[in-house]
Amino acid sequence: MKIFSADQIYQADKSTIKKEGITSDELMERAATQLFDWMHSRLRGTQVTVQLFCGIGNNGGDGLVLARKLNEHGYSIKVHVVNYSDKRSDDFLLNLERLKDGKVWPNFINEESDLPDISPNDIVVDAIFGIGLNRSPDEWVGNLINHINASQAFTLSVDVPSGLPLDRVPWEPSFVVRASYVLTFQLPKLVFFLPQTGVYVNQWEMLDIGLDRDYLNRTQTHFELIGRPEVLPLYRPRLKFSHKGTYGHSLIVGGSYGKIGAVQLACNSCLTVGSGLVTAFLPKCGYDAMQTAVPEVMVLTGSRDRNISGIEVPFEPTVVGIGIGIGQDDDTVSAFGAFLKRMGTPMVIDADGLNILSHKPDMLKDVPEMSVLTPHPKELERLIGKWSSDFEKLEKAKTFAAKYNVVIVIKGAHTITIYNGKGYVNTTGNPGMATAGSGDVLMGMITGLMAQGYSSVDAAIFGVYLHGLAGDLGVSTTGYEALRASTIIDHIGKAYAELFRQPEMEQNENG
Ligand SMILES: NC(=O)C1=CN([C@@H]2O[C@H](COP(=O)(O)OP(=O)(O)OC[C@H]3O[C@@H](n4cnc5c(N)ncnc54)[C@H](OP(=O)(O)O)[C@@H]3O)[C@@H](O)[C@H]2O)[C@@H](O)CC1
Ligand SMILES: Nc1ncnc2c1ncn2[C@@H]1O[C@H](COP(=O)(O)OP(=O)(O)O)[C@@H](O)[C@H]1O
Ligand SMILES: [K+]
Repeated sequence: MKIFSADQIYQADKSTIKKEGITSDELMERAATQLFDWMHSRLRGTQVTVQLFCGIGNNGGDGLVLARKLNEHGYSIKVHVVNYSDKRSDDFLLNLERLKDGKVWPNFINEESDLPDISPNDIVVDAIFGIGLNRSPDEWVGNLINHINASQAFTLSVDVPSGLPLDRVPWEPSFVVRASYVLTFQLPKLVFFLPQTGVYVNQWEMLDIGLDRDYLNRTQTHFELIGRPEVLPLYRPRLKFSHKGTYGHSLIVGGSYGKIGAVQLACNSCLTVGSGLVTAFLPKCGYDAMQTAVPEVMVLTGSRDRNISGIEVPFEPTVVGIGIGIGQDDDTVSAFGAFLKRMGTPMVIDADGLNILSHKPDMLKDVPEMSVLTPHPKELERLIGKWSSDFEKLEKAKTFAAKYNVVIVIKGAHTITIYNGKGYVNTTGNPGMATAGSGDVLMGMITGLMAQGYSSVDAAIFGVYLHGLAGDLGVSTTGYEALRASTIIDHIGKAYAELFRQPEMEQNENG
């Protein structure tokens, strides 16, 4: 699903109005009716006080329409107009009149007003600012937002949490509503998925308001949200007359004394995701442990006992996964450098492989094109330098990926795969996966997918999604704390099956 910018959303808005021959207030009515239906289906007339805070633009207009509908259905409401500007939108004014026609008289809040009492048992509707926010809220509006945040009332934000801009980090972090739930119109917003801005969004849901499909289909975006519909077409089915050679030979290079487990995890996940053959290349100290832990894997060792040196393999691997647990010993660094120079096929580079590249940027020119780099945020910082915000981080990663023609997988709660100027935002995974070795598992999975013929970008997008899904399935048996990296591997098979599970409704429909 595409992630549109605020400007593009305004265009979608215009295009819908023109195409359907409707007025903008009709579109507002449609949007707010969705809000009302969502609330009404959950509250079913419950006697709770709903306090609506409405700005003076169209986000506020949505809030006023919702207030009118709640009032018509007998809910107890208090409407506050947050009077932060004289430039009231036409549809705000129209709906203010309609609300007054229904004998609801809003309380106007301005700089001098006392802040209204909010009980923790109230429901707050936050319709102060929407996607039109383009500067910091004034201090008194920020104080009101703080007051809402301090109330502990359930806070439902309309479209976006007020105070959260769509294309940058907030000017003043405390001047942003911390939403309990965000009902956003039709399209996901990038800020919901970034560490610095996602914290204002606890849970969110999209409400379809029937924006012009043609416009949405034909418009290119810089980001895409990756869910099941996006990954299913990437899947490469197993063929009946295939053999293990069909699915590639992966080489996993890694490990040092005390860090052989990382290679075990990566080889295990590489096999489990479907690589035809897997060979591990390790220092000698890892030989016995590796052969015992994963019998399906072939094992080669270098000449040294505790570290990797001279990486020589007597076959042409389809793909190489390299870097986990290798450390930065001088011999290892030169073996890594020589190996990069020699190999032309794309690799998956992780962990110390990335750290070596950060310390020896000269080696970057030898990284095969279309390789996949899988940094966590600290490794990314070493590679591309510090950033001042998540937005700058994404731009710098895009520039780096373009310069070296590589795919960058920025790991995190919402892992973002960067390639060719575009970012693919993952939707699976959970905090249970913040545990030792889960990155090694991901590295093995992406390698194993490339071995089977997935392109580098597809392997990254598909692998990240499947890894998160396996983690989500795993967590249902272990809970967050007890989830271990090996639990993720144990659930790769179920994750594949889950991809193809028919939703229950479809199953019923099909008898
Ligand atoms: N297709 C859709 O998605 C649909 C969208 N709809 C709804 O419209 C919402 C967007 O409405 P909106 O354009 O009127 O902007 P909104 O956020 O209400 O702000 C109002 C104005 O405030 C101003 N301003 C900005 N920052 C400021 C500040 N710090 N302090 C003071 N003033 C500030 C700025 O005007 P300026 O002063 O810059 O001229 C801005 O224009 C959207 O989120 C959704 O809820 C639906 O109704 C229908 C379908
Ligand atoms: N809070 C979280 N929610 C979802 N996924 C997470 C979370 N924390 C970590 N992960 C995932 O777990 C993996 C951690 O990788 P990494 O930091 O390299 O771990 P390690 O080095 O221990 O293997 C990444 O794929 C990341 O996306
Ligand atoms: K809002």
